[in-house]
Amino acid sequence: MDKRNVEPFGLKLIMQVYNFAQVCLNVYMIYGLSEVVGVPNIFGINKPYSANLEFFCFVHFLSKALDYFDTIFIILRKKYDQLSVLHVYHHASIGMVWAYLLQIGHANGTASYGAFINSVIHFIMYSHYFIRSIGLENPFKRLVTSAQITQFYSCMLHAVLVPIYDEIIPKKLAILQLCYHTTMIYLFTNFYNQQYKSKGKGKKTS
Ligand SMILES: CC(C)(COP(=O)(O)OP(=O)(O)OC[C@H]1O[C@@H](n2cnc3c(N)ncnc32)[C@H](O)[C@@H]1OP(=O)(O)O)[C@@H](O)C(=O)NCCC(=O)NCCSC(=O)CC(=O)O
Repeated sequence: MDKRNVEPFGLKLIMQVYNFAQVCLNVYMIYGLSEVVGVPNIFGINKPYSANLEFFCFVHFLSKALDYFDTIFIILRKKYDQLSVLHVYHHASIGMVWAYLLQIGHANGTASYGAFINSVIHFIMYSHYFIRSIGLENPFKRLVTSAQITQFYSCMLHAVLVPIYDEIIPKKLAILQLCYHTTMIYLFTNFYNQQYKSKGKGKKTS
């Protein structure tokens, strides 16, 4: 047997623990950030800044550093097809976006919606990865990707509504959000089409 194809047992266990820890961490962030969402104001427009929201946006920023373990696992497992443009771009950029918001003091109020919805989606995503890491297939994988894309569209809508209705956060930040999520929708739609629609199903994005 070719030793290079044998998964080190320790790594498999570490990935399972890591994915489970990510699920728990995202539940914690959903709980902490839930203050921003409500009915009918689902985006928390004009939500006053609070120490709680700033703290949880900071936790969310730190979680983006933790997410780098995904990349480390991919490299250690030599699963280079997973090291897509989408993966590298997203992991390299999203931490900087949150660092910038924290630095200018606007990782708060309605901006917390982005952290909230991403925590919900990452709860779903790491539940999926946990299932995969214990060696099971997830029959709902396609729905996981659809949920991720829906998240980006919701952030686009948020970015359109903020300059019109929000009187607290600087309007230029909505432009940043629009640009960022346009790139994410493009990359993820590409991934979706290659993964689920093309003849060669199972292919990865470049
Ligand atoms: C369903 C997806 C979540 C993942 O799809 P994939 O095709 O990449 O992955 P998959 O389900 O087929 O699993 C592939 C392999 O990853 C292993 N695996 C398990 N846990 C992992 C972890 N924490 N990090 C990296 N790999 C992991 C599985 O065991 C499996 O190994 P084996 O193949 O050996 O069995 C998809 O929607 C997606 O996000 N695709 C883009 C790829 C990506 O990098 N996504 C995360 C960052 S983007 C992001 O985070 C955006 C957002 O905010 O939503």
